[in-house]
Amino acid sequence: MHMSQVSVAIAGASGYAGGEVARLLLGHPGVTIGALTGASNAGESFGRLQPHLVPLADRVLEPTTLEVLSGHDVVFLGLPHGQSAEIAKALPDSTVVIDCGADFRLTDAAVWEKFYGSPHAGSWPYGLPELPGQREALAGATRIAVPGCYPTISSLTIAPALGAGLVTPDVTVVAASGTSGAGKAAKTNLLGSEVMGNVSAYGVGGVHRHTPEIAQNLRGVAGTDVVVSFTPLLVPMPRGILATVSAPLVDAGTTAAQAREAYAAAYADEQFVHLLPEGIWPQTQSVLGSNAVHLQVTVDEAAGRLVAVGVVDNLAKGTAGAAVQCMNIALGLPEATGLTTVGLAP
Ligand SMILES: NC(=O)C1=CN([C@@H]2O[C@H](COP(=O)(O)OP(=O)(O)OC[C@H]3O[C@@H](n4cnc5c(N)ncnc54)[C@H](OP(=O)(O)O)[C@@H]3O)[C@@H](O)[C@H]2O)C=CC1
Ligand SMILES: CC(=O)N[C@@H](CCC(=O)OP(=O)(O)O)C(=O)O
Repeated sequence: MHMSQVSVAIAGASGYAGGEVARLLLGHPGVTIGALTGASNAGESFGRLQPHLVPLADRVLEPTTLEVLSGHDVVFLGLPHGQSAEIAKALPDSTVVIDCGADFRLTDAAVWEKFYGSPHAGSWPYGLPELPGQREALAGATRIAVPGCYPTISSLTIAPALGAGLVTPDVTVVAASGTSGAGKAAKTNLLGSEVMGNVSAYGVGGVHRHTPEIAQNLRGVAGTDVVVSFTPLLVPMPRGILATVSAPLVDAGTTAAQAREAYAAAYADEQFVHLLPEGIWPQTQSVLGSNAVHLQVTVDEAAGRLVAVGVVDNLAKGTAGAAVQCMNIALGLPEATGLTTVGLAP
């Protein structure tokens, strides 16, 4: 599909994910932003809700109804889990629907029900084009499931090692996230007094709902079931995730240089995935606001493990940036339109 100007609606525009989609689309030359919708804030001035989005300050947040969302070429959904399926089913098949939520990410209904405790809505093409085979499925797609933020960075950080057969399918992920990952609505545990000057673990012991999503992605790369031990940490910063991912080496003689070669080869054609110079380790501030993923990899000889570190902005490439990238692929636009690899420093 090629069009001169694509009309876009954003459901959940008062939230973090929807707000970030709006921020990115304001820099997208091929898009006209139509309806901006929400729930409890419907009727409120957008300039009060998202004051950083100055060009949209005069807009009013509309209710999230089929009537309001209909008539756009593309609809982004930044809604709580479980709210996407009904709206998506009611929208015409020709409308490109891009869901930032989890509803359509998992292919296995039993796994969905175990981790989300609700009936499985189905599965859509998965919006992580840098994984083998995914980009092809996104071209021309009219329904796209944007990955979770932890699965994005965890999967990209270890995929080359699994794909090249350097490690066994037994992956450990420890990932620290900024607080925006929990959404704007989250209040419990996120008040300043409990987050500032504090790091805490949660969802420990394989119970976090992103564990099966990471395993699903890695199974696609390794061609075999992959055991994933995932521990998320909450750290006192607004944005960003740093994931440390390790796995046992198949051959204890594998060198750090060989590991780097595998990563360089895997992402040679990927404009958003950047292997840092040797010895430079990823830091979250370098990817803030950008669609880039920064990676570094080495070998821990004594432990017999490959260790890789990756960073992503959870709201950008971790959600809204991926959503815009996927829209570009679906519509046949240049993949990086409206997106940048330039971060912030200091
Ligand atoms: N934050 C992140 O890093 C990531 C988030 N996501 C996903 O994106 C989605 C949105 O998350 P996030 O932006 O963080 O959440 P927020 O809490 O920041 O925003 C939620 C949005 O949904 C609206 N909303 C709430 N309830 C309803 C409802 N019943 N029907 C319609 N709209 C409703 C809210 O409107 P109002 O404010 O008017 O009440 C608000 O616009 C979630 O599914 C989340 O999993 C995905 C990846 C990462
Ligand atoms: C820090 C924090 O709370 N992060 C969120 C994940 C955010 C995300 O990507 O989630 P979805 O799967 O909901 O889209 C969490 O652990 O639940």
